[in-house]
Amino acid sequence: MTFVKGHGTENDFVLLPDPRGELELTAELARTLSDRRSGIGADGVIRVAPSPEHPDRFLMDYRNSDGSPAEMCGNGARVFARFLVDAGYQPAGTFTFDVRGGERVATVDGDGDVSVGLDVVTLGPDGPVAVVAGREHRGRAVNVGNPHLVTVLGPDDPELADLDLAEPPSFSASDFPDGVNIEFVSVIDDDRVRMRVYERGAGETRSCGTGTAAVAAVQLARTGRRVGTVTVDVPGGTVHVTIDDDGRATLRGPAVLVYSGTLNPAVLAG
Ligand SMILES: N[C@@H](CCC[C@H](N)C(=O)O)C(=O)O
Repeated sequence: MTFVKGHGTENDFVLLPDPRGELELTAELARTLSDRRSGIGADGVIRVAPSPEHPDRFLMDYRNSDGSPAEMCGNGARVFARFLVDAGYQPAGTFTFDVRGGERVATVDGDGDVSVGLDVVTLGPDGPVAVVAGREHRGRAVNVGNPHLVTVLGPDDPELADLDLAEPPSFSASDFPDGVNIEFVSVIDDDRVRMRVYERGAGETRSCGTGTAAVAAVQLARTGRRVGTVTVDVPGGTVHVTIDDDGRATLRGPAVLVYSGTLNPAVLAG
């Protein structure tokens, strides 16, 4: 069985091409492959399978590095789209693929950038709190298909780079019964912010596509807008997020495949 390793702004993924739809991406397999010492190392694993519903489409089957499934992974979707084109499954340009419970439209251009349309971004109430190193950071709940808590750092908060995210921030389970991805934001100007993220099921990562969409929606709202483009600088690069009239977000940024290899069959056997 072959695998491909890729990343989008250093949010990194193992892709498992499964053209006949024979493989089960179990939680255990995702954990094994994601391990950065005994496995390949990744923030998440993506099985590339034929769509059971649309014979002409592929399905992105995703799990976080801890084995948990997630409703959506924005950077993973961009890397998945890059793989479909580079592997010859899709011509470059704009095409549709399936995700669990929905479909996404991607555009893969020659310049290395890949765009993917996400779900409607829904702003929830202000008020949920993330606690980092004993300090409370009040934020806003945002749904991008998956749950997010966006906190914008104020003048009295530590610098973004100084936040200690080695341990998971705590949050109220009654606000987020299914867990949450937590974004910390430092504003550069109305149209550009910096972000760090602690991802549900993966820990601190170098980028999170759905997280950048959540942050963009909050930044637009903070500046009296619903629609527009926000540039989000993450530790692994830069993602551009456009939110349209319908509240749908499109991510644009680099997505690259870095190497491929062969899995030891013993790994698949468990
Ligand atoms: N890295 C992803 C998000 C992956 C899923 C997330 N950890 C969750 O559990 O919701 C992205 O690029 O969106």
